[in-house]
This record gives sequence, structure tokens and C-alpha cells, in this order.
Amino acid sequence: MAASKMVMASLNHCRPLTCAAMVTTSYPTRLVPHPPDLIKWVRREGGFVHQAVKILQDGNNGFGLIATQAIPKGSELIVLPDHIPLKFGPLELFTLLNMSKLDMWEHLAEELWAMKLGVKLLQERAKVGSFWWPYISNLPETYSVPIFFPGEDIKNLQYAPLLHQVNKRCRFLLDFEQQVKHSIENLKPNDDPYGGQDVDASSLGWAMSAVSSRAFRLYGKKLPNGTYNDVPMMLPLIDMCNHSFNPNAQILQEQDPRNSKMLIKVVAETPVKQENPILLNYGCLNNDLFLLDYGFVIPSNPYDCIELRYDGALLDAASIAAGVSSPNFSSPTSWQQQILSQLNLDGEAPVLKVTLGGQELIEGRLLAALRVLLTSDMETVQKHDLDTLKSLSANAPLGIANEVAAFRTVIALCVIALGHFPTKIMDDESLLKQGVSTSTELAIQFRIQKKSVIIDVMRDLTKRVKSLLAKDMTTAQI
Ligand SMILES: C[S@@+](CC[C@H](N)C(=O)[O-])C[C@H]1O[C@@H](n2cnc3c(N)ncnc32)[C@H](O)[C@@H]1O
Repeated sequence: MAASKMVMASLNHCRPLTCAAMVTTSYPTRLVPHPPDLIKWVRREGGFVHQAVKILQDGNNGFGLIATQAIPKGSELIVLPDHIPLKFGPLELFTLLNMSKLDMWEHLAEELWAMKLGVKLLQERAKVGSFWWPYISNLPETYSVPIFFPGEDIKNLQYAPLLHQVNKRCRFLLDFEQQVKHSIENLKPNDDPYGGQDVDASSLGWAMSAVSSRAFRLYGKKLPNGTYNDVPMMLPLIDMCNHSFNPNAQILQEQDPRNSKMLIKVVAETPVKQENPILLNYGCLNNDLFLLDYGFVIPSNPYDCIELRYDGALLDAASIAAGVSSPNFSSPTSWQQQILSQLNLDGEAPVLKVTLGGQELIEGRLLAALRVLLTSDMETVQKHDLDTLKSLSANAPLGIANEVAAFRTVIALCVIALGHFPTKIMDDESLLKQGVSTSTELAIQFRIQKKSVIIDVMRDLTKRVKSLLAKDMTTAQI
């Protein structure tokens, strides 16, 4: 939203030695022009690939795996033995980075986990004769993730939470470049884990994006307590599968009876028709994560949502705009405040980020806060537990008037949120028709989807208000 006020960081201005800045077509070129045949390599290494599985271009989704003939449900499509996935073990980290010199390594935020495996990938990419070269050479040369967008297209996203994430990643990569450079500055050429190649924010960004868009988090080693740790790994060939929320394949892990190591399999979850792509579900993610990590946006994504900050003054303004008389979001009574603390919307370390849209429509914590703050009837509130107050399917637990006021407040919040976007969906659509670059198109598609989420929430709540009012009228007439 306040895009113009933010300082834009982008890796687009960096001229990497090892990576082009931004994808320009739907079919990103690979690291080398004619990479080795990945399917043959997997088979040579003891893996299995179903004879009807081939790598082909999959519409606008880049390359994908396609079934060249019908495959029955339950068939094994790919099996990878334990030595094929690219992963790191805890001890390897130390040697990978000369960690004592990289003080920020330990502090890498969870969402930047991809960089850890990315460092390993970059080192394997630089290593002459790497075991994984047949895989690495098949990786895309560029990624359409926003860290590589020109500054103008980062602004074109028009959505502050994503701008914040993009900035955070770009700043991290620029800092990390310095740290990595520092960690290798006094090494003898033979000890340089990057084979003497320049490592800069762009090549680190390439590696982070390769990992975030292709790695899977699977079971690693068995822990003494019998559970397994969760290890991100790159799965050659399996990572040629594109995404769908209605996948026809899934990944399974099994112990190899020959050596008790892990086998990773892709199995047909449904029958696969001839010429159909083999699709996995990357996760029930919102478009922020799809764009940040994978570089694409899903239209009408049922998991897409918008983030808002729980803010008493904003809620008062929304409530007044919705015609609710004297709301007291900025000055809750002490019993209301207690409930806000239980909802973690008040107190010492409140989590003020709340969401609209997605599976919940109104995040439960926000809905409960609205219901509770829009009533003065403490006794009725106390008759319900927190889960009921948070649930949209609970039938107006504090009465119809209260429910209508809560929904109208959210509708007004939506109007305010829509007003923060500098353009309307119609403007966006006509820009798309004019023909724009890949990054501009992605940014515009992203913001269209965010606005659509808001409009869908408003539509849904307006219907609910109408039906509540109709119910109220019927009750009054009886
Ligand atoms: C795990 S890789 C899949 C193989 C990839 N298409 C390739 O050419 O190497 C994930 C990438 O594929 C593309 N992709 C996968 N599913 C997609 C979808 N449903 N829509 C658009 N792009 C998709 C995105 O570029 C994503 O970052």
C-alpha cells in the first residue's frame, strides 16, 4: 500500500556473473544450452522412472512431467534412491560456510531456510565434476520471483505486506553477499568452496530461488525419540512436476528394504490420462508465498487472503462508516481487554496481524474481537467459549444485531483496504491487455487477485448480512 514511501531494494540492478536477472519468457532457459538427459541420469543412478513419463513443455508453466500414455492409479512414477536428493546434514553446514566467520548464519530467519540449502547448491554448481551436475545443469537460469523484479514492478505489487517481504529478502541477500565474501577472503584458491567464482547477491538470489521453488521438506534422519527431523531437499526429476490444488500424484517416503535408507517416490494418486501433466500440490499457500517462493500467481486461489493490522482506531473508523453507533475499539472495557489478551490482540507481545479471505473468511481472532467489542453484554459473552466466539459457523452467538454490526464493520474495513490500492481492477486489466513485461504482468496479476479477495469477502458478508436481517424480520413477525 504505502509503496512509494518504502525504500525499494531489488537485485535487478546487480549484474551477476552467474545468473541472468529476470525471466523473459514462459520457458526459462536452463543453465546450459543442452543439459544431460535427466531421466537417463536418474535411471543410471539406480532410480526408477515410469516408461510413460517424459519431460515436456507444460503450457505456460515451463517444463513439466507429462504422461505419454494412460497410467493407472497407484502406479509408481518415479523412485529416487537416497543418494540422489540434494540435501545437507548438520555437520556439513560447518564446512560449507566456514561458519565461525558467518555470524548471521545462526540468525537466519526461518523463512530464509532456502538460503542454507542454496549455499550447498551454489557450491555444487561451482564444483568441477559435481555428482549433481546432470541435475544442476537442467535448472532454470532465471526465476520470476520478485527479488529480481525491477524496482518499478516491486511498487506495482501495491501490497505492503509483500513489499515488506521482498525488501527483507533483498536486504538479506545484499548483507549475506558481504558475509560470504568475508568468509572466503583469506582462503587458498584450492580451498575456495565456490571454485574462485564471484559470489554476489544475484547468484545467492538464484540459489535461494532455485531452492524455494523446487525443494520439498521431507523426513530426514530418525531421531532418538522415534520421530523424524524435517529436512529440505532438492529432488531431481520429481521437481519437474508442476503444481495443482487438485494433484494427480503425491510424494511418499519408504524405507529401502535393501539398505534401510529412505526411498522417495512419486505415486499416481488418481488415474493419469494420456498427454496429461503429472501434478503435485506444493501446499495450500496464499499468493504471497506462491509469488515470493515460486514466481507465479494462482488466479482465484482459495487460500489467498489479505493481511491487516488489528488497530482500534481503524476499527472505530470502519464501524462508524458502517453505521454502528459509538464503537469502542480504541477504549475497550477491562473485561473486553481481557478477552483481547486471550486472543493475543492485546497484552505484552500481541500478534496484531489478522487476515481476511482464504478458508476462514474472517480470521477467528478478529471475528471474536469484533463480536466482543461490539457488545456491552458481558454475561452473554461469558456464556460462550473462545472457540465459539472465533467461529464463523457459530450462529450469531451474541445476537443478530451484534453479528450484523461485526460483518458491516468488516465490509467497511474492506472498503478502506480497497481504497489503499492506487488502481482499480479495470485499470489493471486494461494494462494487461496492452502487453507488458513478465514481471509487470505478474505484479498486476498479483494485485488483481488481492483486490478480488477483498471484493469476494465483501460479497460473502453482504449475503450473510441480508440473510441475518431476513431471519430477524421473520422472527419479529412470529
Ligand atoms: C518445481 S518447479 C516445476 C518445474 C518447472 N516448471 C521447470 O520448468 O523446471 C516449480 C516452478 O514451475 C512453475 N510452475 C509450477 N506450477 C505452476 C503453476 N500451476 N502455474 C504456473 N507456474 C507453475 C513455476 O515457475 C515454479 O517456480
